Amino acid sequence: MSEVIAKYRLFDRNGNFEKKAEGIALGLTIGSWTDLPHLEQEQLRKHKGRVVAIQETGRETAEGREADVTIAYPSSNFSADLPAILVTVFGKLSLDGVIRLMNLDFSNDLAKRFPGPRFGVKGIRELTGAYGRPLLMSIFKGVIGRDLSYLEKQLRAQLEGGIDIVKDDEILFENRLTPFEERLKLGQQVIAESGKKALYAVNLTGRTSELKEKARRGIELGATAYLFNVFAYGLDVLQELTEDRDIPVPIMAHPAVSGAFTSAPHHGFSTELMLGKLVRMAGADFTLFPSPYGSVALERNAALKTAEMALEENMYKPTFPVPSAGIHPGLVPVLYEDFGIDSIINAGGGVHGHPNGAAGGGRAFRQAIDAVITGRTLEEAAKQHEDLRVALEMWGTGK
Ligand SMILES: CCCC(=O)/C(O)=C/OP(=O)(O)O
Ligand SMILES: [Mg+2]
Repeated sequence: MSEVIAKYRLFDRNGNFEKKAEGIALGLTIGSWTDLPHLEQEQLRKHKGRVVAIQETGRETAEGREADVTIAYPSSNFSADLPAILVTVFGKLSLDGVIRLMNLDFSNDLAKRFPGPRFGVKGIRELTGAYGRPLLMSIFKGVIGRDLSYLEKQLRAQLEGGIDIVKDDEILFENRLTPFEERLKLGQQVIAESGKKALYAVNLTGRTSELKEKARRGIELGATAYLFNVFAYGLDVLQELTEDRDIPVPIMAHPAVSGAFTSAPHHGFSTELMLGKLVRMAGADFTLFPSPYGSVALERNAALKTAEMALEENMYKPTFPVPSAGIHPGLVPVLYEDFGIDSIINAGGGVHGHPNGAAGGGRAFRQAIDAVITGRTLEEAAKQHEDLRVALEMWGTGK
């Protein structure tokens, strides 16, 4: 049957989960059932929500007993787009207070209506020429209020350090000193001069109605990737961009704003659903999320599940997981252990804060990555690599 299956985490002091589940299944679909005449029941049956499972977790929380409740919603009730699906399964219900949407599963006919990443892990590796290791990405930092010459200097240093991808910070918007078109042109020119296959993910910003035109203009100017603050705009806007044949470059989903609806333990959406599964369905080639041991740490299980949903074998190309925030070379072993080879090590401060500058920071990360993929400890590698030694001295190792 064509349907979307929602898994909620409910809380109830008296454990009335059956009543609550049936109330949701009916309330978000046909409204009432038992008091309908038989004929009407038959007419409405194909639109009725269905309680699939109720599983108490055995945990007692501040909000009462906890249960996972699974409810199926027939596709005949909504159009095949994420706004309609989210409103159907968690529209008014999200305002009910203590409830969390943990996961959504889509029947194949419905899942096929979504693009998934255009490049995926394989495509990004082809674009960057980086194989057999996690990729290294760095972030422009401190660009606001600075001019293009500052940006150029930072870019050259990051490239010298051996990064595969450089990205704008998510807070860099259209501005007089480093306008979108100018920094895009400069970035691509400097990368071309370097002879490296690095990507530059420029922040695609502005009003929703301008985004496509701006992105297409960027392609004319040589754009190789876009950063996109998807949760400030909406998943459907991301999907519009990734489905546009005139925007044939990878798009990177930034998690900015998502904490507002994923962080509360008993409310909102699970992080893995939003930053793993749904951004992938909408077409993101990369998904950034807080790492479990960085400066804005995400609970470890949620971070691992996010990466798992980004990469799991299904009809979509895999989305590169990018555990981020507060990352420094000393964390490379635990990142590699937790997220594996198909992940991206992403750092701003961990690159620019290196005593030998961004070039030294990039080199330290590459030396750390080379060490972990060849089974050496960072301490062993640091004996041959000054940049790594200095980084470990500065930031230490491990969680
Ligand atoms: C989770 C996003 C991280 C981010 O946007 C960012 O700029 C991180 O910078 P650092 O923490 O590596 O300096
Ligand atoms: Mg940032």
